[in-house]
Amino acid sequence: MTTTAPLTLVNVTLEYPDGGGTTTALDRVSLTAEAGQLVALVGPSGSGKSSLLAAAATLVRPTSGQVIIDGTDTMGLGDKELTALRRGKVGIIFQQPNLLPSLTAVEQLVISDHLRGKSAKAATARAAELLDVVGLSASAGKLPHQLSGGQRQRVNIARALMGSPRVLLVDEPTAALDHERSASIIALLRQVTNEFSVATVMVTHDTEFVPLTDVVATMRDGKLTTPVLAGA
Ligand SMILES: Nc1ncnc2c1ncn2[C@@H]1O[C@H](COP(=O)(O)OP(=O)(O)OP(=O)(O)O)[C@@H](O)[C@H]1O
Repeated sequence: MTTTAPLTLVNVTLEYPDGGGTTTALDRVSLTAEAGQLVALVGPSGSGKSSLLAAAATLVRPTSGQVIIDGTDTMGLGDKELTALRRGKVGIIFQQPNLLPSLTAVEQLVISDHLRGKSAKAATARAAELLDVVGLSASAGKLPHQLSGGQRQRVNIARALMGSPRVLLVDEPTAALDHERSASIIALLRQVTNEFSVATVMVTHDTEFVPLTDVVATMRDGKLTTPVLAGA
């Protein structure tokens, strides 16, 4: 199958060993996320949302099906090739911004680019640009404990964008934030999805923010119901 969408899942099934048997976390899930599209992934606890993100991030290998990232079917790739593809194409934003406590905001971003073999000069320029996008230019020199929870999540988002990913995978970005900060984080994800033309899939419990997304995909018992347009 050929596709130009940044992210396509085709009939993805993921089974975990469970005692003598198996638990089916994903049951023939198909999903496409286009460039500039923000997809909300909702559903009850245990329905498979984190498993879908992990499969899309190529952090777990599905039992069957295809995970296609920017036209590359990842199922045939070895571990090294997968790591390279992930570094180049996928940004991952976890619930808790796992920032390094001794590094300033700008250093958190620069160090992530070292792993990609970029020069320190280019990385520093890119980091400054992205901190400006997320509204943190004035806090570039601050350590994580000197930042608010919302600001730490902004650093996390900027860091995920350092490698110019095609796909952004976001797990409950507002879980630790109050209402006002949650709204501004979702608005920022909306903005960067458009500005950088990434395909963003975001797990959320906050259905009130669904109007800011393009598509709502609902998981139930490992199955994805047909994605619908937000507001439809
Ligand atoms: N590493 C694992 N080993 C065995 N079973 C697992 C593993 N990870 C998840 N599961 C099972 O897979 C199913 C889907 O779990 P998953 O974490 O994807 O759900 P979720 O929708 O993200 O839940 P929540 O909203 O509570 O985070 C559940 O039945 C869970 O118990």
